[in-house]
Amino acid sequence: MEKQFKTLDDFLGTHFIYTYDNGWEYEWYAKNDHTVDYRIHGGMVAGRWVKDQEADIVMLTEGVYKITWTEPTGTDVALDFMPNEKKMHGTIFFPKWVEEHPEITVTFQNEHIDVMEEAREKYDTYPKLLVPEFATITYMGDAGQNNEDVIAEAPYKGMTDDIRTGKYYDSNYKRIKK
Ligand SMILES: C=Cc1ccc(O)cc1
Repeated sequence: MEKQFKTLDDFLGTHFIYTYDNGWEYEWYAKNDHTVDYRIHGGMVAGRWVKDQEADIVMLTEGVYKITWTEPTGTDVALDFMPNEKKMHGTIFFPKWVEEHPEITVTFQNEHIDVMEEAREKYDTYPKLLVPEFATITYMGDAGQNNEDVIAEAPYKGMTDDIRTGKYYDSNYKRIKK
């Protein structure tokens, strides 16, 4: 995808894969102007995936986008995308309990919101673990807004390579089911 990003509309509906400088690989989709989906392929909570997370999404200046949200786990996230430079910066504010029990969050969160809410009450929040990192964008796809096929199953080993090599979505950005 070699388009130049200028407006907020250029950004909405875009699907990204990126690797943070600490080696963590994430996949993230700007589903619409207030919703994001994501899958985590590498790092402390690899295997976690989430659909329909409400988020604030704005364009700061031409081609630069800021997304912020707070999760049912108590984790807060701030992402800054500079897609024209194939770069982004993410800051994740993990509650202490996620650092100590990451495995509780490694699931399809949508089916376990009650588990996240119970854990955030039961375990410690502070001190929080701050993870601020730049990342290199390794894939951008024009999935269109509200495409439920973009993030539709758990991450598996080799998935991001399948996506990057064009084996995962068809020409209408629908999942090629295995
Ligand atoms: C905790 C979620 C999360 C999603 C995307 C990203 O780049 C960082 C954190």
